[in-house]
Amino acid sequence: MLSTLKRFFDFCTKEDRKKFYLSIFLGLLKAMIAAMRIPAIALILNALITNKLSMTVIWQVIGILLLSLVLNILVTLKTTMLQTEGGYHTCAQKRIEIAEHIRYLPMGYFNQNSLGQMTSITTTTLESLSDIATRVVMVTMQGFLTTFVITLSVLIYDWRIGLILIAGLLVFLLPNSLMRKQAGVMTPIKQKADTDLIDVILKYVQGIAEVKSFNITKQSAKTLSTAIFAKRDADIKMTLVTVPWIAVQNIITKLTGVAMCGAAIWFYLQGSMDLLICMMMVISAYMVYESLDGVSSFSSLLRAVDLAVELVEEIFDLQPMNTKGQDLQPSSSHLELDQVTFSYKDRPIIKNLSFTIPEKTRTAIVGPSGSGKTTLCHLMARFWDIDKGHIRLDGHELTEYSYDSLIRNFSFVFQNVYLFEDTIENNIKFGRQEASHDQVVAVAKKARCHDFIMALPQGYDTVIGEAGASLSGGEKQRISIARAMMKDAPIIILDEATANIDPENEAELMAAIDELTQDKTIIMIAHRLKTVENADQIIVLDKGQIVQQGKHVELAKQAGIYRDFITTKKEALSWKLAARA
Ligand SMILES: Nc1ncnc2c1ncn2[C@@H]1O[C@H](COP(=O)(O)OP(=O)(O)OP(=O)(O)O)[C@@H](O)[C@H]1O
Repeated sequence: MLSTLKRFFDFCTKEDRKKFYLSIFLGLLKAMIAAMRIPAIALILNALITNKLSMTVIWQVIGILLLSLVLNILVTLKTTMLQTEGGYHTCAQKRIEIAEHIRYLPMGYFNQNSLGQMTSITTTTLESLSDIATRVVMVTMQGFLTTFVITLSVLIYDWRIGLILIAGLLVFLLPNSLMRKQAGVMTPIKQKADTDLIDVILKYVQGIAEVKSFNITKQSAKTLSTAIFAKRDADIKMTLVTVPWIAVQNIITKLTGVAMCGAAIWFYLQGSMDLLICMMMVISAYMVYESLDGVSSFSSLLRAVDLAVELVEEIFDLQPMNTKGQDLQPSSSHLELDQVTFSYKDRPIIKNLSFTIPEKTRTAIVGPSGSGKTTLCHLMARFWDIDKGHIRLDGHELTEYSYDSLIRNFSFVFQNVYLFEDTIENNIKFGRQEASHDQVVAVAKKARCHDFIMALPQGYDTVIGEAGASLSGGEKQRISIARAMMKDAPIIILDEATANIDPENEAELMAAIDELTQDKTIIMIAHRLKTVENADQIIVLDKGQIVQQGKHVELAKQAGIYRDFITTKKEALSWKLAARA
Protein backbone atom coordinates (compact mmCIF):
# COMPACT_ATOMS: atom_id res chain seq x y z
CA MET A 1 0.00 0.00 0.00
CA LEU A 2 2.79 2.38 0.91
CA SER A 3 4.41 1.80 -2.50
CA THR A 4 1.12 2.73 -4.22
CA LEU A 5 0.84 5.89 -2.15
CA LYS A 6 4.44 6.80 -2.88
CA ARG A 7 3.94 6.15 -6.57
CA PHE A 8 0.81 8.29 -6.63
CA PHE A 9 2.53 11.18 -4.83
CA ASP A 10 5.60 10.95 -7.10
CA PHE A 11 3.26 11.06 -10.09
CA CYS A 12 1.62 14.32 -8.96
CA THR A 13 3.10 17.67 -9.81
CA LYS A 14 5.26 19.28 -7.11
CA GLU A 15 2.65 21.90 -6.37
CA ASP A 16 -0.12 19.28 -6.02
CA ARG A 17 2.07 16.98 -3.95
CA LYS A 18 2.28 19.79 -1.38
CA LYS A 19 -1.52 19.96 -1.36
CA PHE A 20 -1.78 16.21 -0.75
CA TYR A 21 0.84 16.31 2.02
CA LEU A 22 -1.05 19.14 3.68
CA SER A 23 -4.27 17.16 3.39
CA ILE A 24 -2.55 14.15 5.05
CA PHE A 25 -1.45 16.39 7.89
CA LEU A 26 -5.00 17.68 8.20
CA GLY A 27 -6.15 14.04 8.09
CA LEU A 28 -4.04 13.35 11.17
CA LEU A 29 -5.63 16.36 12.83
CA LYS A 30 -9.05 15.05 11.84
CA ALA A 31 -8.25 11.70 13.42
CA MET A 32 -7.30 13.46 16.67
CA ILE A 33 -10.47 15.53 16.52
CA ALA A 34 -12.47 12.32 16.07
CA ALA A 35 -10.68 10.81 19.07
CA MET A 36 -11.89 13.77 21.20
CA ARG A 37 -15.31 12.07 21.25
CA ILE A 38 -13.98 9.20 23.37
CA PRO A 39 -13.23 11.15 26.58
CA ALA A 40 -16.37 13.28 26.08
CA ILE A 41 -18.68 10.27 25.96
CA ALA A 42 -16.77 8.56 28.77
CA LEU A 43 -17.11 11.72 30.89
CA ILE A 44 -20.88 11.79 30.67
CA LEU A 45 -21.25 8.03 31.16
CA ASN A 46 -19.03 8.17 34.23
CA ALA A 47 -21.09 11.05 35.64
CA LEU A 48 -24.28 9.05 35.06
CA ILE A 49 -22.90 5.91 36.71
CA THR A 50 -21.43 7.73 39.71
CA ASN A 51 -24.59 9.84 40.02
CA LYS A 52 -22.55 13.05 39.70
CA LEU A 53 -24.22 14.44 36.62
CA SER A 54 -24.19 18.24 36.84
CA MET A 55 -24.77 21.09 34.41
CA THR A 56 -21.03 21.72 34.41
CA VAL A 57 -20.35 18.18 33.15
CA ILE A 58 -23.13 18.46 30.55
CA TRP A 59 -21.75 21.80 29.25
CA GLN A 60 -18.20 20.41 29.22
CA VAL A 61 -19.32 17.44 27.12
CA ILE A 62 -21.48 19.56 24.81
CA GLY A 63 -18.53 21.95 24.42
CA ILE A 64 -16.10 19.14 23.50
CA LEU A 65 -18.56 17.53 21.07
CA LEU A 66 -19.44 20.88 19.44
CA LEU A 67 -15.79 21.83 19.11
CA SER A 68 -15.02 18.41 17.61
CA LEU A 69 -17.96 18.79 15.20
CA VAL A 70 -17.00 22.30 14.04
CA LEU A 71 -13.31 21.43 13.69
CA ASN A 72 -14.25 18.25 11.83
CA ILE A 73 -16.39 20.22 9.35
CA LEU A 74 -13.69 22.83 8.79
CA VAL A 75 -10.90 20.29 8.35
CA THR A 76 -13.06 18.08 6.07
CA LEU A 77 -13.89 21.11 3.90
CA LYS A 78 -10.25 22.10 3.60
CA THR A 79 -9.01 18.55 2.88
CA THR A 80 -11.74 17.97 0.27
CA MET A 81 -10.81 21.22 -1.47
CA LEU A 82 -7.11 20.40 -1.41
CA GLN A 83 -7.67 16.88 -2.74
CA THR A 84 -10.11 17.99 -5.45
CA GLU A 85 -7.83 20.78 -6.65
CA GLY A 86 -4.77 18.53 -6.46
CA GLY A 87 -6.48 15.69 -8.36
CA TYR A 88 -7.93 17.77 -11.18
CA HIS A 89 -4.87 19.98 -11.51
CA THR A 90 -2.51 16.99 -11.71
CA CYS A 91 -4.64 15.40 -14.43
CA ALA A 92 -4.94 18.60 -16.46
CA GLN A 93 -1.17 18.97 -16.24
CA LYS A 94 -0.61 15.34 -17.30
CA ARG A 95 -2.92 15.78 -20.29
CA ILE A 96 -0.92 18.82 -21.41
CA GLU A 97 2.35 16.95 -20.88
CA ILE A 98 1.05 13.96 -22.88
CA ALA A 99 -0.03 16.24 -25.74
CA GLU A 100 3.44 17.80 -25.77
CA HIS A 101 5.25 14.47 -25.43
CA ILE A 102 3.47 12.75 -28.32
CA ARG A 103 4.49 15.55 -30.70
CA TYR A 104 8.02 14.19 -30.52
CA LEU A 105 7.19 10.50 -30.92
CA PRO A 106 7.96 8.82 -34.22
CA MET A 107 4.92 8.40 -36.46
CA GLY A 108 5.16 4.65 -35.93
CA TYR A 109 3.40 5.01 -32.62
CA PHE A 110 0.28 6.44 -34.19
CA ASN A 111 -1.44 3.38 -35.54
CA GLN A 112 -5.04 2.42 -34.94
CA ASN A 113 -4.34 0.64 -31.64
CA SER A 114 -2.55 3.61 -30.19
CA LEU A 115 -5.58 5.79 -30.98
CA GLY A 116 -7.83 3.72 -28.71
CA GLN A 117 -5.14 3.44 -26.06
CA MET A 118 -4.31 7.14 -26.14
CA THR A 119 -8.01 8.11 -26.00
CA SER A 120 -8.62 5.73 -23.13
CA ILE A 121 -5.62 6.98 -21.12
CA THR A 122 -6.21 10.69 -21.66
CA THR A 123 -9.92 10.42 -20.93
CA THR A 124 -11.02 7.48 -18.73
CA THR A 125 -7.74 6.67 -16.98
CA LEU A 126 -6.87 10.25 -16.12
CA GLU A 127 -10.48 10.99 -15.20
CA SER A 128 -10.49 8.09 -12.75
CA LEU A 129 -7.12 9.20 -11.39
CA SER A 130 -8.31 12.75 -10.79
CA ASP A 131 -11.52 11.66 -9.16
CA ILE A 132 -11.54 8.10 -7.80
CA ALA A 133 -7.83 7.69 -7.17
CA THR A 134 -7.61 10.86 -5.13
CA ARG A 135 -10.52 9.70 -3.00
CA VAL A 136 -9.28 6.10 -2.71
CA VAL A 137 -5.82 7.17 -1.65
CA MET A 138 -7.12 9.75 0.79
CA VAL A 139 -9.92 7.62 2.33
CA THR A 140 -7.47 4.75 2.84
CA MET A 141 -4.91 7.10 4.35
CA GLN A 142 -7.54 8.71 6.55
CA GLY A 143 -8.79 5.30 7.72
CA PHE A 144 -5.31 4.19 8.70
CA LEU A 145 -4.49 7.52 10.37
CA THR A 146 -7.68 7.40 12.47
CA THR A 147 -6.96 3.78 13.40
CA PHE A 148 -3.40 4.75 14.30
CA VAL A 149 -4.54 7.57 16.62
CA ILE A 150 -7.17 5.37 18.29
CA THR A 151 -4.69 2.50 18.71
CA LEU A 152 -2.21 4.90 20.29
CA SER A 153 -4.79 6.27 22.77
CA VAL A 154 -6.01 2.74 23.60
CA LEU A 155 -2.40 1.67 24.26
CA ILE A 156 -1.92 4.66 26.56
CA TYR A 157 -5.08 3.89 28.54
CA ASP A 158 -4.66 0.10 28.67
CA TRP A 159 -1.86 -1.76 26.92
CA ARG A 160 -3.72 -5.13 27.14
CA ILE A 161 -6.65 -3.88 25.05
CA GLY A 162 -4.10 -2.11 22.83
CA LEU A 163 -2.43 -5.44 22.09
CA ILE A 164 -5.78 -7.06 21.22
CA LEU A 165 -6.41 -4.16 18.83
CA ILE A 166 -2.96 -4.51 17.21
CA ALA A 167 -3.46 -8.29 16.80
CA GLY A 168 -6.84 -7.60 15.17
CA LEU A 169 -5.22 -5.09 12.83
CA LEU A 170 -2.58 -7.58 11.72
CA VAL A 171 -5.25 -10.18 10.97
CA PHE A 172 -7.20 -7.46 9.12
CA LEU A 173 -4.23 -6.69 6.86
CA LEU A 174 -3.87 -10.32 5.76
CA PRO A 175 -7.01 -10.55 3.55
CA ASN A 176 -6.31 -6.96 2.53
CA SER A 177 -3.11 -7.96 0.76
CA LEU A 178 -4.73 -11.12 -0.68
CA MET A 179 -7.63 -9.05 -1.99
CA ARG A 180 -5.26 -6.54 -3.58
CA LYS A 181 -3.34 -9.38 -5.19
CA GLN A 182 -6.52 -10.82 -6.77
CA ALA A 183 -7.77 -7.39 -7.77
CA GLY A 184 -4.30 -6.83 -9.24
CA VAL A 185 -4.80 -9.79 -11.59
CA MET A 186 -8.17 -8.47 -12.73
CA THR A 187 -7.18 -4.81 -13.09
CA PRO A 188 -5.14 -5.14 -16.33
CA ILE A 189 -7.95 -7.26 -17.81
CA LYS A 190 -10.43 -4.54 -16.93
CA GLN A 191 -8.14 -1.82 -18.29
CA LYS A 192 -7.75 -3.76 -21.55
CA ALA A 193 -11.52 -4.17 -21.81
CA ASP A 194 -11.89 -0.38 -21.32
CA THR A 195 -9.30 0.38 -24.02
CA ASP A 196 -10.75 -2.19 -26.44
CA LEU A 197 -14.22 -0.77 -26.08
CA ILE A 198 -13.05 2.78 -26.80
CA ASP A 199 -11.01 1.49 -29.74
CA VAL A 200 -13.96 -0.41 -31.25
CA ILE A 201 -16.33 2.53 -30.78
CA LEU A 202 -13.86 4.91 -32.42
CA LYS A 203 -13.40 2.58 -35.38
CA TYR A 204 -17.15 2.04 -35.66
CA VAL A 205 -17.89 5.77 -35.73
CA GLN A 206 -14.95 6.65 -38.00
CA GLY A 207 -15.83 3.92 -40.45
CA ILE A 208 -19.60 4.40 -40.33
CA ALA A 209 -19.72 5.37 -44.04
CA GLU A 210 -18.03 2.07 -45.04
CA VAL A 211 -20.14 0.13 -42.55
CA LYS A 212 -23.28 1.51 -44.16
CA SER A 213 -22.19 1.33 -47.78
CA PHE A 214 -20.95 -2.27 -47.54
CA ASN A 215 -23.92 -3.23 -45.44
CA ILE A 216 -21.72 -4.84 -42.81
CA THR A 217 -23.73 -3.37 -39.98
CA LYS A 218 -24.30 -6.73 -38.28
CA GLN A 219 -20.64 -7.68 -38.46
CA SER A 220 -19.56 -4.38 -36.95
CA ALA A 221 -22.29 -4.55 -34.36
CA LYS A 222 -20.98 -7.99 -33.41
CA THR A 223 -17.47 -6.63 -32.79
CA LEU A 224 -18.98 -3.76 -30.85
CA SER A 225 -21.23 -5.97 -28.73
CA THR A 226 -18.32 -8.37 -28.03
CA ALA A 227 -16.30 -5.43 -26.68
CA ILE A 228 -19.29 -4.15 -24.68
CA PHE A 229 -19.92 -7.57 -23.09
CA ALA A 230 -16.21 -8.08 -22.42
CA LYS A 231 -16.20 -4.79 -20.51
CA ARG A 232 -19.36 -5.76 -18.63
CA ASP A 233 -17.83 -9.13 -17.64
CA ALA A 234 -14.54 -7.52 -16.58
CA ASP A 235 -16.40 -4.96 -14.43
CA ILE A 236 -18.50 -7.65 -12.75
CA LYS A 237 -15.50 -9.93 -12.14
CA MET A 238 -13.50 -7.03 -10.73
CA THR A 239 -16.26 -6.32 -8.21
CA LEU A 240 -16.91 -9.99 -7.39
CA VAL A 241 -13.25 -10.64 -6.70
CA THR A 242 -13.23 -8.09 -3.89
CA VAL A 243 -16.67 -8.70 -2.32
CA PRO A 244 -15.79 -11.88 -0.29
CA TRP A 245 -12.60 -10.27 1.03
CA ILE A 246 -14.43 -7.13 2.08
CA ALA A 247 -16.93 -9.36 3.95
CA VAL A 248 -14.06 -11.25 5.65
CA GLN A 249 -12.47 -7.95 6.68
CA ASN A 250 -15.77 -6.68 8.06
CA ILE A 251 -16.06 -9.84 10.17
CA ILE A 252 -12.48 -9.38 11.42
CA THR A 253 -13.07 -5.74 12.43
CA LYS A 254 -16.29 -6.70 14.20
CA LEU A 255 -14.64 -9.65 15.97
CA THR A 256 -11.79 -7.38 17.05
CA GLY A 257 -14.35 -4.94 18.44
CA VAL A 258 -16.16 -7.75 20.27
CA ALA A 259 -12.84 -9.07 21.66
CA MET A 260 -11.91 -5.56 22.87
CA CYS A 261 -15.33 -5.05 24.53
CA GLY A 262 -15.30 -8.58 26.05
CA ALA A 263 -11.77 -8.14 27.41
CA ALA A 264 -12.54 -4.65 28.80
CA ILE A 265 -15.66 -5.94 30.62
CA TRP A 266 -13.70 -8.98 31.89
CA PHE A 267 -10.89 -6.75 33.24
CA TYR A 268 -13.48 -4.46 34.87
CA LEU A 269 -15.25 -7.41 36.53
CA GLN A 270 -11.86 -8.71 37.70
CA GLY A 271 -11.14 -5.29 39.14
CA SER A 272 -8.09 -4.56 37.04
CA MET A 273 -9.81 -1.78 35.06
CA ASP A 274 -11.84 1.29 36.02
CA LEU A 275 -15.40 1.53 34.79
CA LEU A 276 -14.52 4.77 32.97
CA ILE A 277 -11.61 3.19 31.09
CA CYS A 278 -13.76 0.13 30.37
CA MET A 279 -16.40 2.36 28.74
CA MET A 280 -13.75 4.26 26.77
CA MET A 281 -12.45 0.95 25.45
CA VAL A 282 -15.95 -0.07 24.31
CA ILE A 283 -16.38 3.25 22.49
CA SER A 284 -12.90 2.93 20.94
CA ALA A 285 -13.76 -0.56 19.69
CA TYR A 286 -16.78 0.87 17.87
CA MET A 287 -14.73 3.75 16.39
CA VAL A 288 -11.99 1.41 15.16
CA TYR A 289 -14.24 -0.71 13.07
CA GLU A 290 -16.04 2.36 11.76
CA SER A 291 -12.75 3.70 10.37
CA LEU A 292 -11.49 0.34 9.10
CA ASP A 293 -14.69 -0.42 7.19
CA GLY A 294 -13.86 2.47 4.84
CA VAL A 295 -10.33 1.15 4.36
CA SER A 296 -11.45 -2.35 3.36
CA SER A 297 -13.91 -1.22 0.70
CA PHE A 298 -11.49 1.29 -0.84
CA SER A 299 -8.13 -0.45 -0.57
CA SER A 300 -9.09 -3.01 -3.25
CA LEU A 301 -9.07 -0.07 -5.66
CA LEU A 302 -5.49 0.85 -4.81
CA ARG A 303 -4.23 -1.56 -7.46
CA ALA A 304 -6.36 0.31 -10.01
CA VAL A 305 -4.62 3.53 -8.96
CA ASP A 306 -1.28 1.79 -9.37
CA LEU A 307 -2.18 0.59 -12.84
CA ALA A 308 -3.63 3.93 -13.92
CA VAL A 309 -0.37 5.66 -12.95
CA GLU A 310 1.55 2.90 -14.74
CA LEU A 311 -0.47 3.39 -17.95
CA VAL A 312 0.13 7.14 -17.99
CA GLU A 313 3.82 6.63 -17.25
CA GLU A 314 4.06 4.17 -20.13
CA ILE A 315 3.28 7.04 -22.51
CA PHE A 316 6.05 9.15 -21.00
CA ASP A 317 8.41 6.16 -21.27
CA LEU A 318 7.89 6.04 -25.06
CA GLN A 319 11.17 7.14 -26.49
CA PRO A 320 10.82 10.42 -28.39
CA MET A 321 12.95 10.93 -31.46
CA ASN A 322 16.35 12.39 -30.74
CA THR A 323 15.42 16.02 -30.10
CA LYS A 324 18.78 17.31 -28.99
CA GLY A 325 19.15 19.43 -32.10
CA GLN A 326 19.67 23.17 -32.16
CA ASP A 327 17.43 25.98 -33.21
CA LEU A 328 18.86 26.36 -36.73
CA GLN A 329 17.64 28.77 -39.37
CA PRO A 330 18.57 27.38 -42.80
CA SER A 331 19.54 30.00 -45.36
CA SER A 332 18.40 27.78 -48.23
CA SER A 333 15.84 25.00 -48.61
CA HIS A 334 18.23 22.77 -50.53
CA LEU A 335 17.56 19.13 -49.60
CA GLU A 336 19.96 16.26 -50.08
CA LEU A 337 19.30 12.54 -49.61
CA ASP A 338 22.39 10.40 -49.40
CA GLN A 339 22.08 6.57 -49.41
CA VAL A 340 18.94 6.64 -47.32
CA THR A 341 17.60 3.32 -46.04
CA PHE A 342 14.47 2.93 -43.97
CA SER A 343 12.34 0.04 -42.71
CA TYR A 344 9.01 -0.17 -40.93
CA LYS A 345 10.08 -2.51 -38.16
CA ASP A 346 11.88 -5.27 -40.09
CA ARG A 347 10.33 -4.51 -43.46
CA PRO A 348 12.67 -2.52 -45.73
CA ILE A 349 10.77 0.21 -47.60
CA ILE A 350 13.38 2.72 -48.82
CA LYS A 351 16.62 1.21 -50.05
CA ASN A 352 19.86 3.07 -50.43
CA LEU A 353 18.30 6.05 -52.12
CA SER A 354 20.17 9.25 -53.12
CA PHE A 355 19.10 12.44 -54.88
CA THR A 356 19.07 16.19 -54.31
CA ILE A 357 16.29 18.74 -54.42
CA PRO A 358 17.67 22.19 -55.24
CA GLU A 359 15.98 25.20 -53.69
CA LYS A 360 12.82 26.52 -55.35
CA THR A 361 12.51 23.61 -57.76
CA ARG A 362 9.63 21.20 -58.38
CA THR A 363 10.28 17.53 -57.78
CA ALA A 364 7.59 15.07 -58.78
CA ILE A 365 7.65 11.60 -57.25
CA VAL A 366 5.84 8.91 -59.21
CA GLY A 367 5.65 5.18 -58.86
CA PRO A 368 3.29 2.26 -58.34
CA SER A 369 1.14 2.02 -55.24
CA GLY A 370 3.20 0.87 -52.25
CA SER A 371 6.51 1.86 -53.84
CA GLY A 372 7.28 4.17 -50.88
CA LYS A 373 6.34 7.66 -52.17
CA THR A 374 4.53 8.78 -49.01
CA THR A 375 7.16 7.23 -46.77
CA LEU A 376 9.90 9.09 -48.62
CA CYS A 377 8.08 12.42 -48.20
CA HIS A 378 7.61 11.70 -44.49
CA LEU A 379 11.32 10.96 -44.09
CA MET A 380 12.25 14.32 -45.60
CA ALA A 381 10.38 16.10 -42.81
CA ARG A 382 11.68 13.64 -40.18
CA PHE A 383 8.35 12.05 -39.30
CA TRP A 384 10.51 8.97 -38.82
CA ASP A 385 14.23 8.55 -38.23
CA ILE A 386 16.10 6.76 -41.01
CA ASP A 387 18.05 3.53 -40.44
CA LYS A 388 21.07 4.45 -42.56
CA GLY A 389 22.32 7.31 -44.73
CA HIS A 390 21.86 11.05 -44.44
CA ILE A 391 19.17 13.61 -45.14
CA ARG A 392 20.43 17.17 -45.08
CA LEU A 393 18.64 20.48 -45.24
CA ASP A 394 20.92 23.38 -46.17
CA GLY A 395 23.90 21.11 -45.50
CA HIS A 396 22.82 20.18 -41.95
CA GLU A 397 21.61 16.71 -40.99
CA LEU A 398 17.91 16.77 -40.07
CA THR A 399 18.91 15.50 -36.62
CA GLU A 400 21.00 18.63 -36.07
CA TYR A 401 17.81 20.70 -36.05
CA SER A 402 15.54 20.91 -33.04
CA TYR A 403 12.19 19.43 -34.03
CA ASP A 404 10.45 22.83 -33.96
CA SER A 405 13.13 24.59 -36.02
CA LEU A 406 13.00 21.78 -38.60
CA ILE A 407 9.25 21.52 -38.98
CA ARG A 408 9.00 25.32 -39.44
CA ASN A 409 10.45 24.74 -42.92
CA PHE A 410 7.75 22.34 -44.12
CA SER A 411 4.11 22.67 -45.09
CA PHE A 412 2.02 19.66 -46.02
CA VAL A 413 -1.03 19.26 -48.14
CA PHE A 414 -2.21 15.68 -47.76
CA GLN A 415 -4.97 13.96 -49.69
CA ASN A 416 -6.80 13.05 -46.51
CA VAL A 417 -7.37 16.47 -45.05
CA TYR A 418 -8.04 16.65 -41.35
CA LEU A 419 -9.91 19.73 -40.22
CA PHE A 420 -10.40 20.41 -36.54
CA GLU A 421 -13.85 20.81 -35.06
CA ASP A 422 -13.40 24.55 -34.75
CA THR A 423 -14.21 27.68 -36.75
CA ILE A 424 -12.98 27.94 -40.33
CA GLU A 425 -10.90 30.95 -39.28
CA ASN A 426 -9.12 28.96 -36.55
CA ASN A 427 -8.56 26.06 -38.93
CA ILE A 428 -6.76 28.38 -41.32
CA LYS A 429 -4.93 30.12 -38.47
CA PHE A 430 -3.62 26.74 -37.38
CA GLY A 431 -0.77 27.51 -39.78
CA ARG A 432 0.06 30.75 -37.89
CA GLN A 433 -1.78 31.33 -34.63
CA GLU A 434 -1.04 35.05 -34.41
CA ALA A 435 -2.48 35.89 -37.87
CA SER A 436 -5.08 38.65 -38.05
CA HIS A 437 -8.54 38.25 -39.59
CA ASP A 438 -7.48 40.26 -42.63
CA GLN A 439 -4.53 37.95 -43.20
CA VAL A 440 -6.85 34.94 -42.94
CA VAL A 441 -9.17 36.47 -45.53
CA ALA A 442 -6.24 37.31 -47.82
CA VAL A 443 -4.94 33.71 -47.88
CA ALA A 444 -8.49 32.33 -48.14
CA LYS A 445 -8.93 34.43 -51.29
CA LYS A 446 -5.66 33.15 -52.75
CA ALA A 447 -6.62 29.56 -51.89
CA ARG A 448 -10.00 30.05 -53.60
CA CYS A 449 -11.89 29.51 -50.35
CA HIS A 450 -13.30 32.97 -49.68
CA ASP A 451 -16.45 32.65 -51.81
CA PHE A 452 -17.67 29.36 -50.37
CA ILE A 453 -16.75 30.48 -46.83
CA MET A 454 -18.83 33.66 -47.24
CA ALA A 455 -21.77 31.56 -48.45
CA LEU A 456 -21.77 29.65 -45.12
CA PRO A 457 -24.18 30.84 -42.38
CA GLN A 458 -21.51 32.27 -40.07
CA GLY A 459 -18.81 32.89 -42.68
CA TYR A 460 -15.36 32.52 -41.15
CA ASP A 461 -16.92 31.79 -37.74
CA THR A 462 -18.70 28.68 -39.02
CA VAL A 463 -17.71 25.69 -36.92
CA ILE A 464 -16.71 22.79 -39.09
CA GLY A 465 -18.61 19.61 -38.28
CA GLU A 466 -16.66 16.71 -36.87
CA ALA A 467 -13.82 15.69 -39.23
CA GLY A 468 -14.91 18.47 -41.62
CA ALA A 469 -18.11 16.65 -42.49
CA SER A 470 -19.99 19.77 -43.53
CA LEU A 471 -17.58 20.66 -46.39
CA SER A 472 -17.02 18.94 -49.71
CA GLY A 473 -13.73 17.14 -50.41
CA GLY A 474 -12.51 19.93 -52.72
CA GLU A 475 -13.42 22.62 -50.17
CA LYS A 476 -11.59 20.81 -47.40
CA GLN A 477 -8.53 20.52 -49.64
CA ARG A 478 -8.57 24.23 -50.34
CA ILE A 479 -8.88 25.07 -46.63
CA SER A 480 -5.81 22.91 -46.03
CA ILE A 481 -4.02 24.82 -48.80
CA ALA A 482 -4.96 28.11 -47.13
CA ARG A 483 -3.59 26.71 -43.87
CA ALA A 484 -0.32 25.80 -45.59
CA MET A 485 -0.15 29.26 -47.21
CA MET A 486 -0.61 30.82 -43.81
CA LYS A 487 2.40 28.92 -42.51
CA ASP A 488 4.44 30.20 -45.44
CA ALA A 489 7.13 27.50 -45.10
CA PRO A 490 9.84 27.36 -47.80
CA ILE A 491 9.27 23.66 -48.59
CA ILE A 492 5.87 22.32 -49.60
CA ILE A 493 5.14 18.60 -49.61
CA LEU A 494 2.04 17.90 -51.57
CA ASP A 495 0.13 14.70 -52.17
CA GLU A 496 -1.87 15.51 -55.26
CA ALA A 497 -5.54 14.60 -55.20
CA THR A 498 -6.31 11.43 -57.13
CA ALA A 499 -10.01 11.54 -56.43
CA ASN A 500 -12.27 12.24 -59.35
CA ILE A 501 -13.12 15.83 -58.66
CA ASP A 502 -15.43 17.74 -60.96
CA PRO A 503 -13.78 20.07 -63.53
CA GLU A 504 -14.84 23.29 -61.77
CA ASN A 505 -13.42 22.12 -58.44
CA GLU A 506 -10.29 20.85 -60.13
CA ALA A 507 -9.64 24.22 -61.74
CA GLU A 508 -10.12 25.99 -58.38
CA LEU A 509 -7.85 23.48 -56.64
CA MET A 510 -5.12 23.85 -59.26
CA ALA A 511 -5.32 27.64 -59.03
CA ALA A 512 -4.98 27.39 -55.23
CA ILE A 513 -1.99 25.04 -55.52
CA ASP A 514 -0.33 27.38 -58.04
CA GLU A 515 -0.66 30.24 -55.55
CA LEU A 516 0.70 28.10 -52.72
CA THR A 517 3.69 26.79 -54.59
CA GLN A 518 4.99 30.02 -56.08
CA ASP A 519 8.60 30.63 -55.22
CA LYS A 520 8.83 27.52 -53.03
CA THR A 521 10.66 24.21 -53.04
CA ILE A 522 8.02 21.70 -54.07
CA ILE A 523 8.03 17.96 -53.53
CA MET A 524 4.90 16.34 -54.80
CA ILE A 525 3.51 12.89 -55.13
CA ALA A 526 2.22 13.50 -58.61
CA HIS A 527 -0.83 11.92 -60.14
CA ARG A 528 -1.61 14.41 -62.92
CA LEU A 529 0.13 14.48 -66.25
CA LYS A 530 0.46 18.26 -66.30
CA THR A 531 2.21 18.28 -62.94
CA VAL A 532 4.88 15.82 -63.95
CA GLU A 533 5.40 17.48 -67.32
CA ASN A 534 6.14 20.79 -65.57
CA ALA A 535 8.42 19.32 -62.89
CA ASP A 536 12.12 20.22 -62.80
CA GLN A 537 12.91 16.63 -61.97
CA ILE A 538 10.94 13.43 -61.79
CA ILE A 539 11.88 10.65 -59.39
CA VAL A 540 10.42 7.28 -60.38
CA LEU A 541 10.24 4.89 -57.45
CA ASP A 542 9.73 1.16 -57.52
CA LYS A 543 9.98 -1.05 -54.44
CA GLY A 544 11.72 1.72 -52.52
CA GLN A 545 14.44 2.36 -55.12
CA ILE A 546 14.92 5.01 -57.79
CA VAL A 547 14.43 3.28 -61.11
CA GLN A 548 14.31 6.40 -63.29
CA GLN A 549 15.21 10.03 -62.73
CA GLY A 550 15.17 13.08 -64.98
CA LYS A 551 12.87 15.43 -66.88
CA HIS A 552 9.66 14.47 -68.63
CA VAL A 553 11.07 14.69 -72.16
CA GLU A 554 14.00 12.37 -71.39
CA LEU A 555 12.00 9.86 -69.38
CA ALA A 556 9.12 9.73 -71.85
CA LYS A 557 11.57 8.39 -74.44
CA GLN A 558 12.68 5.47 -72.25
CA ALA A 559 10.70 2.29 -71.86
CA GLY A 560 9.75 1.77 -68.24
CA ILE A 561 7.44 2.66 -65.39
CA TYR A 562 7.33 6.35 -66.31
CA ARG A 563 6.20 5.77 -69.89
CA ASP A 564 3.55 3.32 -68.63
CA PHE A 565 2.46 5.99 -66.15
CA ILE A 566 2.01 8.70 -68.80
CA THR A 567 0.29 6.29 -71.18
CA THR A 568 -2.24 5.40 -68.48
CA LYS A 569 -2.74 9.09 -67.64
CA LYS A 570 -3.22 10.01 -71.32
CA GLU A 571 -5.80 7.26 -71.72
CA ALA A 572 -7.62 8.41 -68.59
CA LEU A 573 -7.52 11.99 -69.90
CA SER A 574 -8.96 11.00 -73.27
CA TRP A 575 -11.78 9.07 -71.52
CA LYS A 576 -12.49 12.14 -69.43
CA LEU A 577 -12.55 14.41 -72.48
CA ALA A 578 -14.74 11.95 -74.37
CA ALA A 579 -17.11 11.79 -71.44
CA ARG A 580 -17.29 15.62 -71.30
CA ALA A 581 -17.94 15.88 -75.04
N1 LIG B 1 2.98 3.17 -40.73
C1 LIG B 1 3.34 2.10 -41.44
N2 LIG B 1 3.71 0.97 -40.82
C2 LIG B 1 4.07 -0.13 -41.52
N3 LIG B 1 4.08 -0.20 -42.88
C3 LIG B 1 3.70 0.91 -43.55
C4 LIG B 1 3.31 2.11 -42.88
N4 LIG B 1 2.98 3.04 -43.81
C5 LIG B 1 3.17 2.44 -45.01
N5 LIG B 1 3.59 1.17 -44.86
C6 LIG B 1 3.93 0.22 -45.93
O1 LIG B 1 5.04 0.73 -46.64
C7 LIG B 1 4.89 0.52 -48.02
C8 LIG B 1 5.05 1.86 -48.74
O2 LIG B 1 3.94 2.67 -48.39
P1 LIG B 1 3.76 4.14 -48.94
O3 LIG B 1 2.47 4.66 -48.39
O4 LIG B 1 4.98 4.91 -48.66
O5 LIG B 1 3.62 3.88 -50.49
P2 LIG B 1 3.04 4.83 -51.61
O6 LIG B 1 3.94 4.64 -52.79
O7 LIG B 1 2.86 6.20 -51.10
O8 LIG B 1 1.63 4.14 -51.86
P3 LIG B 1 0.27 4.81 -52.46
O9 LIG B 1 0.58 5.34 -53.81
O10 LIG B 1 -0.66 3.64 -52.54
O11 LIG B 1 -0.15 5.85 -51.48
C9 LIG B 1 3.54 -0.12 -48.23
O12 LIG B 1 3.72 -1.49 -48.44
C10 LIG B 1 2.80 0.12 -46.93
O13 LIG B 1 1.97 -0.96 -46.62
